[in-house]
Amino acid sequence: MTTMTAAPKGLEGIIAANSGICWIDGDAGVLSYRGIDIHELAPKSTFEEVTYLLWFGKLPSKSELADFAKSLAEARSLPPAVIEFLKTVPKDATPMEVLRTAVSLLSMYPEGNDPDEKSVMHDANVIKAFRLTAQIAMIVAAFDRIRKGKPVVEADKSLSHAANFLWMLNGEKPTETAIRTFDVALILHADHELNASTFAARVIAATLADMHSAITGAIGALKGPLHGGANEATMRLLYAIDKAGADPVQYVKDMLARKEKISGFGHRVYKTEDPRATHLRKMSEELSKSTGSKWYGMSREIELFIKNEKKLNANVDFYSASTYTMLGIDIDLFTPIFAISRISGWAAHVIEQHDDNRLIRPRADYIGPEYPATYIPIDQR
Ligand SMILES: CC(=O)SCCNC(=O)CCNC(=O)[C@H](O)C(C)(C)COP(=O)(O)OP(=O)(O)OC[C@H]1O[C@@H](n2cnc3c(N)ncnc32)[C@H](O)[C@@H]1OP(=O)(O)O
Ligand SMILES: O=C([O-])CC(=O)C(=O)O
Repeated sequence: MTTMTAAPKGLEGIIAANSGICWIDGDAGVLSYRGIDIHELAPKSTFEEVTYLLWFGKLPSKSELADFAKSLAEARSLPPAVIEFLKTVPKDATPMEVLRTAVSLLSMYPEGNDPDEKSVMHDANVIKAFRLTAQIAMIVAAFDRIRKGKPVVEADKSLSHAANFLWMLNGEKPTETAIRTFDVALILHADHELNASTFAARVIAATLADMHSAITGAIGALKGPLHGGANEATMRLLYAIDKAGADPVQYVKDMLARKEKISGFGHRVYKTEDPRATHLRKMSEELSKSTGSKWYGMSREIELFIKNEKKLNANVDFYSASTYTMLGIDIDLFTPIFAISRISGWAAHVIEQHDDNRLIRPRADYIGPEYPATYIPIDQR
């Protein structure tokens, strides 16, 4: 029996694809989309511009950006069957479960300009990318309204992607601070190379399954607390500390003593500060100054302690938790919001995979019973 070289657990350090979308230097704490540093993009760009960059591989001209933003806004429509579905889900359904199922449902309701919903051709994929990017944000906002017994707010096609989401969520015009904070959060979460959900999307796409299948799978992968679900888990931790009236440092110290992980810390690739956390920390701090909220201060105390004690850095999920809370967003919408942004990266990766496809099918290092094992008939066992 031949055995193979053992794979590193969790495929750590394995190069599993060629990609021209996102480059990360985990030791230096560098993240770039199509070579452009996230520290350039976060303060200067918009979600629309970054999505254009991810999908088309270059920065748009003024007119290209205007056309792109218009097409994205025009894609703001949901099939009535999806709205019906949002109205009939079980009372305790979570927004992330609802989003996953609604995206799957969307594949059965193609709209006007897509000739073939199952096509994996480049142009069909780009049309689907526009639609899914517009629709994922709408689904999250519409479901939140429905579960709160409020009417669904019509999309406003004159607003940016970030502003329209806040508008559809709250039914009131968002402040400039809220729009910009949310837009920057969307920029920061847009892509991250072969993270678990993107890898899942590429594996699905590589079977020549359609984009909706790949994105449905990606949402399932994002949901877990080791990945996108960590932003929600971080806020639950902050609430638990607050509810207990505990000292934040002592609380996490006790967790570490019980060998529990602290959500929002650590990263498979970054060995230094996650560059996205730098921006989210700053936004959380600024919001805490204007709102007088305690969440930034509590987060900072925990961060300094964990850094000192465990040499672990805050990741993208740590300060997004307090930032979203200070924007008045419900905790179980945090991971769906991650998906609202990450759809741009997922779509870019599905397009890249389909454009130059080969089935992704690795091997396992077999560690089971020695071959040939004996088959014992059932009446002799
Ligand atoms: C968008 C994103 O997906 S960002 C990541 C979001 N996830 C989280 O924030 C969850 C908390 N963090 C973690 O679980 C991990 O750091 C991960 C999943 C992000 C990375 O995992 P891996 O690279 O597999 O590292 P692994 O889990 O093996 O940890 C290595 C060591 O650091 C410790 N460690 C890592 N993260 C943490 C943490 N958040 N709290 C406490 N200890 C930690 C582990 O216990 C382990 O210690 P040991 O060697 O003594 O057993
Ligand atoms: O890259 C990863 O493993 C996780 C991550 O930070 C992301 O998906 O944004």
